[in-house]
Amino acid sequence: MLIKPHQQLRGSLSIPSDKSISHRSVMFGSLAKGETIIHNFLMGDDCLSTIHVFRQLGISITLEKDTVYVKGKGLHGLSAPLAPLDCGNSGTTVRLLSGILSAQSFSSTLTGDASIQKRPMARVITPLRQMKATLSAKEDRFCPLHIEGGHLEGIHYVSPVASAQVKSCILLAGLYASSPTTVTEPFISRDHTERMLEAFGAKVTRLGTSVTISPCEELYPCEITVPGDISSAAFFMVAGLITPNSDLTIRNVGINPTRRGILDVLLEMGGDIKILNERLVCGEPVCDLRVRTSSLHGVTIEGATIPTLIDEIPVLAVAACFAKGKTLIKDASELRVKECDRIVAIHTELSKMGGAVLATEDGLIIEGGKPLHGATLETYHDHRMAMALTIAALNATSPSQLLGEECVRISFPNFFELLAELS
Ligand SMILES: O=C(O)C1=C[C@@H](OP(=O)(O)O)[C@@H](O)[C@H](O)C1
Ligand SMILES: C=C(OP(=O)(O)O)C(=O)O
Repeated sequence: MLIKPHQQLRGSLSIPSDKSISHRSVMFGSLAKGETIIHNFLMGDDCLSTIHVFRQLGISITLEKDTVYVKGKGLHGLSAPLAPLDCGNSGTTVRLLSGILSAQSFSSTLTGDASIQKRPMARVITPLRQMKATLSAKEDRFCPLHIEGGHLEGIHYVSPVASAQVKSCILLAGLYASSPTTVTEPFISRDHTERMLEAFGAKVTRLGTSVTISPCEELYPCEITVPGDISSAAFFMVAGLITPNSDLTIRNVGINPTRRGILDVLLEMGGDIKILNERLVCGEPVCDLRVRTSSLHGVTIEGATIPTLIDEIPVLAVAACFAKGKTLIKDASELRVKECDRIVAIHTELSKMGGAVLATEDGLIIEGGKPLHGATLETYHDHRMAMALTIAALNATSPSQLLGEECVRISFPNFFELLAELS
């Protein structure tokens, strides 16, 4: 795809629905007894993988425009799949499912595309084995992941990583355990599982960075409206800030405190962003954002902030290239185990454009203010890289060629159409 530099982005847009919340709504709906109705579901490839897998597990799921009807069969209502469960490109699907499937009365195999088969699974295998689950994996750490379902015991797991996927996997297994299960994280990761499981009737208690779940008899169906995804909004937030003469209103953005790091950091960088119409949608805080062209300055991002903006770091690195001074990103080694090694990908591609970007073991150092020029850019089949590089290319001094842009359909199928409408 050829991307030519743009002069301005103006108008208003609704961004796609939240990927994390969409996944969980299908999963928990399948485990509840009765019909769960999900409005504004994200029809991106990752969430469609979750639907596909639950259909393989015997759940009837129907789609009507952006509404999904899930006929849940209860905590013990899933049936043995006839083939391996293909989770596509979705780490969330594999890891959350591994917790649920460890407690079933049948065996199953989880797998996915080439990228999924390289992502670390020891992080869920280790705690699930402590709960007495029986699992095996390629080299004991990669998909395909084979699970012999059975009886589980509650544990207190102190996780070495702040990962909502690890936490959610253990909490979901904990629904079925013979005693309460606690997960303690180094920093709080996104809490959609805790919020939504409570709405479905589970007993969840939180203390500091710990969450405890009680064994559960039954989950009750819900009607859910999924808010817009701040991780998708981030591309337009940065685009609006760095593209000259821009004025964008981004409607229906989820600003859950465990997800809004990108908003707070862009404000700290000097971004002109107004938070409008704050409201609650299905227990999740939501707002509209008005974003105008701004002069940004560099910042340091580390520690507890990292899990609140982990998926937004590729586009934050683009913002940093257009900011005055140095931006330091530390404690973000998790970026190395996403759809690709995002530290290598950001460093390689932004350097090709003339950006002053250094990769460190656990992050990036970016000296902003050097104009970016066009280049032939690789997406690494990573949706977030494709969209972040598009925003960089729009603001380069010459056209760029983006290779493999179709991966945006993982989380943001109409990304290029929306961008074209605003330019
Ligand atoms: O739980 C979730 O929905 C997610 C958690 C994060 O991953 P980790 O749990 O690996 O940090 C995030 O990067 C991913 O896009 C979605
Ligand atoms: C890392 C991501 O998702 P997942 O882990 O579900 O593949 C992402 O969407 O950036």
